[in-house]
Amino acid sequence: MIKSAPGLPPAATGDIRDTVEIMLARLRSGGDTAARDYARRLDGWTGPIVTPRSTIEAAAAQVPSDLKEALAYAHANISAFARAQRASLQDFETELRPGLIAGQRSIPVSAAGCYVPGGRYAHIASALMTIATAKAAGVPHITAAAPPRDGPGIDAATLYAMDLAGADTILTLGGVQGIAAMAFGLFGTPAAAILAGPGNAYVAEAKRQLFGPTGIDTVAGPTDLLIVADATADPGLVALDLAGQAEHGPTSPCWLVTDHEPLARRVRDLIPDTCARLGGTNADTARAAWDAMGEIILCDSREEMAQEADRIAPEHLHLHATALDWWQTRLTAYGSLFLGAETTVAFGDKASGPNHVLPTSGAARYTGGLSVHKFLKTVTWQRATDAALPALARATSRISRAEGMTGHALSAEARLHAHSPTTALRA
Ligand SMILES: NC(=O)c1ccc[n+]([C@@H]2O[C@H](COP(=O)([O-])OP(=O)(O)OC[C@H]3O[C@@H](n4cnc5c(N)ncnc54)[C@H](O)[C@@H]3O)[C@@H](O)[C@H]2O)c1
Ligand SMILES: [Zn+2]
Repeated sequence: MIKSAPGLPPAATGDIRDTVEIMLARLRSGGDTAARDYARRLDGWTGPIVTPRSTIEAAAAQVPSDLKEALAYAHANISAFARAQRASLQDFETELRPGLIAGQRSIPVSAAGCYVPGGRYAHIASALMTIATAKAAGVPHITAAAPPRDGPGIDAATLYAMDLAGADTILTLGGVQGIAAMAFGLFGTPAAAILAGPGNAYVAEAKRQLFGPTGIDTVAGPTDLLIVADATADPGLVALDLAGQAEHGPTSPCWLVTDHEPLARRVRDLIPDTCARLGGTNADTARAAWDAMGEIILCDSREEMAQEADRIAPEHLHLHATALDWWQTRLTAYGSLFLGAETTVAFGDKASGPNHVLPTSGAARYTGGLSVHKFLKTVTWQRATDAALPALARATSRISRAEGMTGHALSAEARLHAHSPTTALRA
């Protein structure tokens, strides 16, 4: 190991936890009035909360046509990928025994809430990722919320993307009040069954506290990237991909895993100048992220590199390596995999299609990222006809009596007698 730094995400501090708890309680009881009050106090916003069509149209007029074209390109890819996911989920019906029929069905949630963060960068692509995916899942009402920026409200391009992706209602409301408005169904919106989308520590904590009665996509920590590079990798491109993702924030971990020591040294030496190429505060952020969170892990073999990648379970896993088929089969823990030096995580972040809302902080050990599945409930159903009844009722009755559950046994046994409820009752 050439350089090491801890890679753990910052957990919500007690302060943030308490603040969010108090805010959610106030929002639950105070509704729209409390939300307006927070919008004014925290974001200086006194304009309309439900974004009027005229504002959306005015924003669209401000978005340059080349950016509109790029967003249309990205939106088409993200939607097509999400629709393919939806098509891969087949409802089914199966006869388990003669007369015993059961099935599975995917039903979209009745309403979803998609949060689009504000902040240092305009998270235009995030709007497409959450809203277009909910749309492809077939969610009948999508509420989206984003914090106001200066002046007219939500950033114009972000607002344009939210509308393009298919948001039914757009709330100019950030942070905890935005999340709560969607979850509680404020401002005339249907209460969201699931909340999706990234955000700052207040947003993440609000989602965490609401989880249970409301579903959530994930509790996102800082974004992370692991690059696996072999002797064939171009050190300049590896350094650029590492620095590029480090611009997300100073707490974003990035790892280079390699079995080629000259490459490790070359990349390490190139990083400072590569970060500087980002310019301004982006350069400072990337450099700070690399200095605090960057790590180069030197391995002896391809298999050891794969084990390191699986152990870390990164959000983004990028292979600058040969034998891509071997890697694709071997690797088992990542949010999204980028195969080969021709592609890059930036493609996935903005435009290529697979979702960019992905598990961070090692959560890729147990889950993948945002997909249509998060907006769908996979439910089951069953029916039984005469042919199935004797065996099914007998098995149920015996198990129930062994458990001491007489009521269950009686319900089962009643099905053994004729079909009419009265006969069953007399038996
Ligand atoms: N993991 C991902 O895929 C991904 C993608 C995009 C953005 N992000 C994250 O989104 C975040 C954007 O952060 P942001 O803060 O700029 O925007 P945000 O939209 O997440 O939060 C802004 C809101 O925070 C609230 N807030 C700020 N200070 C507060 C306080 N002291 N008390 C209560 N509420 C307060 C305000 O209401 C404001 O509207 C970043 O952390 C970024 O890393 C993550
Ligand atoms: Zn990124």
